[in-house]
Amino acid sequence: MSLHLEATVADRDVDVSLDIADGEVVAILGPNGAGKSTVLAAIAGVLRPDAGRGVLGDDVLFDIGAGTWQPAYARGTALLAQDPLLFPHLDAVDNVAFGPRSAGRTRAQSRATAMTWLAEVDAAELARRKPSDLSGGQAQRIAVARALAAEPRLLLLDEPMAALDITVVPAMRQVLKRVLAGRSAIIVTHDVLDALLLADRVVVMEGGRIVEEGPTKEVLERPRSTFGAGIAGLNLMRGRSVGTAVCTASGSLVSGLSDESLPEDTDAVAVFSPSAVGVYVEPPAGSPRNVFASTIRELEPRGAQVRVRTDELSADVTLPVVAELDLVPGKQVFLVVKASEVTIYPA
Ligand SMILES: Nc1ncnc2c1ncn2[C@@H]1O[C@H](COP(=O)(O)OP(=O)(O)OP(=O)(O)O)[C@@H](O)[C@H]1O
Repeated sequence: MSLHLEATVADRDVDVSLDIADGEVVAILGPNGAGKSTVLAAIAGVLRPDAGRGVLGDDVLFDIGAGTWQPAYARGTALLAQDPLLFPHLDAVDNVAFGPRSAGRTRAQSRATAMTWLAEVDAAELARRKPSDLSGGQAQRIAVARALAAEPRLLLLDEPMAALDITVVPAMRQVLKRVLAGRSAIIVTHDVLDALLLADRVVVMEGGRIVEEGPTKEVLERPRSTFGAGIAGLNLMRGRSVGTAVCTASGSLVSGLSDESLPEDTDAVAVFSPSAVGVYVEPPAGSPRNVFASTIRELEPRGAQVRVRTDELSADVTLPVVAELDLVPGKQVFLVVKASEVTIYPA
């Protein structure tokens, strides 16, 4: 079911406008404190925004201006968090049967529905187990079944795999992929793989605002936000367009190639891969290339390569280069990238 949301939560400095199409799975990515969980809480009805409205299908979930507020239980949304929050005294099948039972089904009908959903999440054999006898991954699968058994019109998943042992995450991802197909759902995640495998579209939040959104593949290929570039493993420099270059706020001019028309003096980004960046300890003389004086913040081993991070940029170099140039945190270096390696497009 489609969702239209506008919500302002003043004391958390969150202000968003978001639309989800019927049957669409949207991933919300963003750094800690960006406001991702706040958005889910506003939709689920566990947090009252200061302003805005939410409409699910034709149903007004809330309209603060008009004084409309549907309580959480009446919204037809299901919120699944990191913690499965199963009822400890009920076994798995009764946990899952809880939704249908509350909706007025008979005990037998509710159990039959619950068994169907348990099978759907590969947990039929766990039906008689109490939550205390389940592993984290098993409990989370039961929680997914419980959420689905309530037949939500919109499923809200808040980092559903964050608390799981890394070894069970791939299986859980497969279960989610299967049950999310064709559903309207929002998944908050830190893992770009979830966005790639589970979502049709990704929304990136930073500082309580949506800073970019689009098909996941497109955002990863052509990020427009710093966070988007970070998850795509790319460098991004933001500024104003000057010909086929970007002039940053600090006055650096980044030359590149532009494959779409770029109006003069508009917001633009210059994006390039860390593997295209060379590291020098002396400024390269007479070079037509982009040169940025920077200080090394950290060195991160990545297989045969080492990622050299400065405040703004990253460069991938080999181990012998690190040794030869004596690269250490705090050292002043010059990062160099050819214009032909830099893509420039509107921000
Ligand atoms: N219960 C709360 N009371 C007051 N402020 C809160 C509360 N929960 C979160 N905040 C604040 O609201 C802002 C958004 O937080 P939110 O939890 O929505 O972000 P998030 O993107 O989900 O972060 P994370 O990835 O760390 O879960 C942050 O500034 C946070 O400190």
